[in-house]
Amino acid sequence: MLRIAVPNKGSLSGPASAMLHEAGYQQRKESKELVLVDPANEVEFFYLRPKDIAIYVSAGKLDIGITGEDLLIDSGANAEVILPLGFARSTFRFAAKPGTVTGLDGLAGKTIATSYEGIVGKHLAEAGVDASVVHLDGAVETAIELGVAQVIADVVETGTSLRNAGLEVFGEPIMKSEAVVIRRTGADADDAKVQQFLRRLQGVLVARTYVMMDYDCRAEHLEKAVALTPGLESPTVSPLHNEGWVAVRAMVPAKDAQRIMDDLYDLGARAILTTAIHACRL
Ligand SMILES: Nc1ncnc2c1ncn2[C@@H]1O[C@H](COP(=O)(O)OP(=O)(O)OP(=O)(O)O)[C@@H](O)[C@H]1O
Ligand SMILES: O=P(O)(O)OC[C@H]1O[C@H](OP(=O)(O)OP(=O)(O)O)[C@H](O)[C@@H]1O
Ligand SMILES: [Mg+2]
Repeated sequence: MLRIAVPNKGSLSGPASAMLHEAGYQQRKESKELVLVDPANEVEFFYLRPKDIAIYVSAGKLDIGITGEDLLIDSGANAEVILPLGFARSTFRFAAKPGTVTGLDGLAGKTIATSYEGIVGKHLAEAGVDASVVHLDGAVETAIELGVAQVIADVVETGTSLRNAGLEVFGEPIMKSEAVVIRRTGADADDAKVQQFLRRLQGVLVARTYVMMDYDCRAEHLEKAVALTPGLESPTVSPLHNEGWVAVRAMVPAKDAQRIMDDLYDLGARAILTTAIHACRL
C-alpha cells in the first residue's frame, strides 16, 4: 500500500482532496476521519496538519505527501518536491505600517510576528540581520495593531488581509509557494506505485488546463492551422470525404481556446469544436 499524507485543514485541504478524487481515489466523507484506506487503488490516506506533513514524510513514515512549498521549507525537513500542483499559490512577504520599515536593513532590532519561523529565521540569517521573531499561529496581521510586533512575515495572496489591517508589504518577496507533492530526499525515484500516483495527478493537471480541439480546414491552409494548434506531440490530421479538405485534432491550452478558434475561423477553418478532457495519461 502506498501511504500518502493529505492536509486535513486550511487552504490546502479542499483542493487537495478534490484533486485526488478527480484522479480516481476515494476520499474521506467527513472532516473527522483521520485515515482512509482505498483498497481498490492500494493506497492509504492519512489526513494530517499541513505543517506536520513534511516531518512525517522525511521520517520515512509515509511515502509521499501533499503540502505547501513554504511549509516544506519552513519545516527544514529532509524532503523534496516531486510535482507542483498549481493550487494554493501564494507569496511570503514582510509587511508593516506604511512608512515605518521600508527595507531589509530597517528590520534590525525589530520584532517580527510570523507562523513561519523557519523561513523567517533562515532569511534573516542569510541577510545578516539581527531581529527578534515571535511565533503566532494565525491572524498574524493583527499583531502590529495589538503591539506584539512592528513587522509581520506572512502568506500573501490577494493582499486583502494586509489592506484590511492597514499594512503594506516591503522588500522583495521572501518566497513563492504552491501546493506540491513531496517525498523523502533520495527516496527511490523509480518506485512504480509512486510513479503511477504521479501520472494520475499529472493527468488531472493536464485535463484541467487543456481542451481537445477539432476542426476542418482546406489542405492548403493546413500548415498555418497547425502552427496555431501544434498539440502536445503533433496534431492528428485525417482526410475528409470532400477532396482538398482535412480534419485536424489537437489538444490546446483551455485559456487560449477562444482566441485560437477565432484565428482558425479567420483562416477559413470550419466546424471548430472544443471538448473537455476528463482524464489522460501523457
Ligand atoms: N489565502 C491564501 N491563498 C493561497 N494560499 C494560501 C492562503 N493562505 C494559506 N495559503 C497556503 O496554504 C498553505 C498553508 O496551509 P495552512 O493550512 O497551514 O494555512 P491556512 O490555509 O492559512 O489555514 P489555517 O491558518 O486556517 O490553518 C501554505 O502553503 C500557504 O502558502
Ligand atoms: O492575501 P490574502 O488573499 O488576504 O490571503 C492571505 C491570508 O490568508 C491566510 O490567512 P487565513 O485566512 O488562513 O487565516 P490565518 O491568518 O489565521 O492563517 C494567510 O495567513 C493570510 O493571512
Ligand atoms: Mg492561515
